[in-house]
Amino acid sequence: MATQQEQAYSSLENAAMPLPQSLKDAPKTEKEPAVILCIGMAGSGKSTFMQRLTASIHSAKKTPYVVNLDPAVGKLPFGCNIDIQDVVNYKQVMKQYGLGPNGGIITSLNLFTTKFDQVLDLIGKRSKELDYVVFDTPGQIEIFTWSASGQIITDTLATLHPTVLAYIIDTPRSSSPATFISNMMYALSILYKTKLPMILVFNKCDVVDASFAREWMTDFESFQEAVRGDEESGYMGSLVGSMGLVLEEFYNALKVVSVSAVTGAGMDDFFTAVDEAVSEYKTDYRPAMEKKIFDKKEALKKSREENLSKLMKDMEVGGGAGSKKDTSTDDFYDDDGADDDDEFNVSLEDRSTNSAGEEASFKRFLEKAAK
Ligand SMILES: Nc1nc2c(ncn2[C@@H]2O[C@H](COP(=O)(O)OP(=O)(O)OP(=O)(O)O)[C@@H](O)[C@H]2O)c(=O)[nH]1
Repeated sequence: MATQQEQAYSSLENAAMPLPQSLKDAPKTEKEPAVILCIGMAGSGKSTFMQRLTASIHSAKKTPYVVNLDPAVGKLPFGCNIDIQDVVNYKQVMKQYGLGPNGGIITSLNLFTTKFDQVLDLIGKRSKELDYVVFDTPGQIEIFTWSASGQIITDTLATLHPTVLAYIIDTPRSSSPATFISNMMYALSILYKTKLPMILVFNKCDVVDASFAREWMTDFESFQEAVRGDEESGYMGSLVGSMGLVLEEFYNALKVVSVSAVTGAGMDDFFTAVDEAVSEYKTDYRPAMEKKIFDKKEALKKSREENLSKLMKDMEVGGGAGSKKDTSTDDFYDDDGADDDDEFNVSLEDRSTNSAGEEASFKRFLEKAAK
């Protein structure tokens, strides 16, 4: 039976639309693992949630593939297939580039992202047997709002697999309207930057129930009332109040679940939300992405043809030696898709089959980077 991906391809082909080469080359798997990217502020409970998530996947007799993108997490509380810490030592990055902890983490991720294609290859090799690919990320969520590495990671993953963002929120720390709104603004920026389906995961519900947040998201008056009664908001009150109004439409685009990573409460709801988000990806995101890639390729082709005909004209005018030569675009453009830049040719290894020595691996990485 044809997979969703194959059906999507054939519907494009049936529409007599040439298929973009990059999509033709994408692995067509029987089973498509869903990618879950866990994003959230420092201390929101991402790593604890990852631990709960992988445990729940295993107990449902499904197969996860786990990737850690947080270079500063130290000892991981969950089993992991690919760990950025095996490749980049963020303390040495800080030293080498004269950076503080935040800069060190972001730069480490940027360095790692230069070889993200290897991560995709490792996932691709096992994708037939996988149900979920889950990513832990650093608490520096600006990575996903303005950094290039965040965009490369989300874009490349979403090109190949149904990808869902799980935005983890520290519920007890979001119980004031001002902190709640600032958290929502971050989530909004990430949503609009990536355009991927997003699940708001109100974590730590064993400490504070998230019903207040659901109410604020569905009943504007109740949020306004909370703002009026909140001394912390102070002079910010009117700004926070108007933000609440602006965000109403954004709330409609989200799935909301409350969980406790510690007790495991709410995980069933989370997986239901993931299923819904995957369907949303397939009906909304993937067709839009395929059209975007197609349009980009067409624009590139057009500009190449224009440049070529300009060049041919110039050669004719100048009577250049090659003016009569049959020249195709292939002679001017290296279009074999191969990566000619071998500067950072670092080989990532799947920890489940081989765990590289961190020091040696990082030394290798820096040596290649310095070339
Ligand atoms: N009560 C309770 N505590 C939690 C829950 N989830 C996480 N925590 C606690 O919150 C703290 C932060 O959790 P982490 O999982 O390290 O959070 P993180 O988002 O990965 O933090 P960074 O690595 O700094 O970005 C720890 O003390 C956890 O034990 C939860 O569901 N309930």
